[in-house]
Amino acid sequence: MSTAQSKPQILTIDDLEHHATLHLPKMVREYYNGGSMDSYTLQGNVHAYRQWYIMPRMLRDVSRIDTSAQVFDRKVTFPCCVAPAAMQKMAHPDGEEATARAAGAKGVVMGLSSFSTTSLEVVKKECDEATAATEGACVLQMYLFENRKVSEDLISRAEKSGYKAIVLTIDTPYFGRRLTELRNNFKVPSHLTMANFDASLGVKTGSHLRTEERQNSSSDNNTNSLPPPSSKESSRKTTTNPPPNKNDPSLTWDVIQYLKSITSLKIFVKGVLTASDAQLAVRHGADGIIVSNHGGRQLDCAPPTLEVLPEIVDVVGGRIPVHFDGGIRRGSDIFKALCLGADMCWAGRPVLWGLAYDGERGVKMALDILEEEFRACMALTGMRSVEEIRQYGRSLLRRVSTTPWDIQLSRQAKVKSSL
Ligand SMILES: Cc1cc2nc3c(=O)[nH]c(=O)nc-3n(C[C@H](O)[C@H](O)[C@H](O)COP(=O)(O)O)c2cc1C
Ligand SMILES: CCCCC(=O)C(=O)O
Repeated sequence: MSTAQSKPQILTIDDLEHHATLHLPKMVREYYNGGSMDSYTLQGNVHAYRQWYIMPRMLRDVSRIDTSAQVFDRKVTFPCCVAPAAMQKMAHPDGEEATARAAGAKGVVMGLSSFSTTSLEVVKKECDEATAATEGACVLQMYLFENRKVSEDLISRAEKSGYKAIVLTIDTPYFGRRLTELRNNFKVPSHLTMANFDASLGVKTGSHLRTEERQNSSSDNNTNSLPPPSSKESSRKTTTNPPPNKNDPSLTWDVIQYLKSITSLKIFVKGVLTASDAQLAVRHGADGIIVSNHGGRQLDCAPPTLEVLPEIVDVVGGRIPVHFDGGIRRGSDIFKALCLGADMCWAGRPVLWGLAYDGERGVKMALDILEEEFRACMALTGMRSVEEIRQYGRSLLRRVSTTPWDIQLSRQAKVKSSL
């Protein structure tokens, strides 16, 4: 974390990543940054944006740029939501409360992971207080557990608290094999709780979510120590309450109708990667989909999300919103996803890095950077509104036939072969 004396210059999300993760304990850093298996999908997500040139239009009076967009019946500041990410108090003691305040103040939507270290009620309250002058809002991400009562309780609490939608994550019948987590023997620190779950429900603890033994916390060393509990909630709790560990693996597409039968909230499904599944989502009544490979944390070798976005947009044909996440690190990444037909983007790790860097202020920095870069990209391409980006769509992009990366490799190959 920065000090007043030695404030690094943070201009990009990469800067934020660098300075945030420099000081995070190894176990947390690798949990946040990591992917599954060889991390091909994780790297592919980020690399995919380099496969597209942006074709700018000139002399179009860009003296007024409107970055705002519509999502979940709200007018948000720019087309980027905060992707649900679990256990944010590992990044910063203020955890999800800080993220909610920053997202609310910025006027964007926060996706709260049901595996949060702050209860959904507290998060909503923080968000509401910050949204006095904006239309920021909250949606709740969840898995559907074998014990349906756990999920039904969560949904009813989300309804009562004023969440705008349920995001059902469908790519997690199993946890991806995250080798760093296995190597680090990843455990949820004992001072943190899965604040949305009540231990009395008797739900199973997954091996993935083992909780650190309390007596071990004093043996933390520099590489594995975690931010101390400081917030209202974590200091109040004395026991941990283990949550269920994954989606009910027997789920099928009927789950959408089931959810719609128990709630009037919108149901978005997160984790669609094929045109066929997008079609099924529409047929089964989803209110929207999120094209996502879980930030490369589930099936490794799944395609980069940007790669499959156009075929999914085509098959959906505007019947329901198509949201998108994966590898967004620049405003131009958001721009490219919109050109390829996404209605809305979500950013995961950039927000976590902001949180780790400086709590609420750091999350705000991450969102400000993405918005400012997106605005610059709009102005430099002659696009004055998000609607215009949609209209011009794919005509604003050209596929790169030889990437600088390939050129680099072929140069290296030539040098090698000439030795
Ligand atoms: C540390 C971490 C925790 C995550 N936790 C959840 C979660 O609880 N539920 C979920 O649906 N997705 C979760 N995700 C996936 C994100 O919602 C999102 O799909 C992904 O981070 C997007 O990729 P990006 O990080 O490259 O932006 C998590 C991602 C990370 C990095
Ligand atoms: C620990 C609960 C699941 C979090 C998650 O979805 C992820 O780590 O990617």
